[in-house]
Amino acid sequence: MTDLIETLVENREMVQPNHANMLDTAHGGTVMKWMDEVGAMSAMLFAGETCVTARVNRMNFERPIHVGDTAYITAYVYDAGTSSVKVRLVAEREDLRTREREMTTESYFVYVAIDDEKNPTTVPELTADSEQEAALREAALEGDGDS
Ligand SMILES: CCCCCCCCCCCCCCCC(=O)SCCNC(=O)CCNC(=O)[C@H](O)C(C)(C)COP(=O)(O)OP(=O)(O)OC[C@H]1O[C@@H](n2cnc3c(N)ncnc32)[C@H](O)[C@@H]1OP(=O)(O)O
Repeated sequence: MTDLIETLVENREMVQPNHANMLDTAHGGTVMKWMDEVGAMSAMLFAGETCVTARVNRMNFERPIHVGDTAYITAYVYDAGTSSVKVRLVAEREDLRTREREMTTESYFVYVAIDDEKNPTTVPELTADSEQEAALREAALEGDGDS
């Protein structure tokens, strides 16, 4: 068993000119890559195995992230099957000078745990017993569109 809270990963990326599109905001593909990496770390903390990305659901770019801001990315596992792991991902734009953050991007990734032969392998059960964990799980299940 793995507690949901043990899978929580928060990471910052500084948005620099080499990450930008012609609008001086972070390129969507770059934001997606950062989210994929943070999500994979969360999935692997949960599974205790290498995890590969199998699916990206509901990738919503609601606001841009400007050059000079940081992208603050949060990931946690909210559901799991036999070998599949569902991770909620949220990116926020953050002004480090004021610490103000605003949600920009949300998505739901599915990873699959694989063994040394690169075949799917079983993952532990997810537990979400605390009030905080239950709230995080509920928010993800409401948002992922599968429920
Ligand atoms: C790479 C690791 C680096 C490690 C270093 C650590 C550093 C950490 C940070 C770095 C982070 C990098 C982050 C980037 C991570 C990539 O870039 S990974 C590269 C991109 N992804 C790939 O190349 C994956 C390609 N696909 C595959 O290899 C195979 O399709 C898979 C995903 C292993 C599945 O194999 P399969 O034999 O088709 O699986 P199958 O038996 O049919 O189903 C197994 C399970 O997968 C689920 N599944 C299969 N396909 C799908 C799908 N498309 N959608 C949803 N679920 C699916 C099934 O529902 C089933 O679920 P369970 O019932 O077991 O829960």
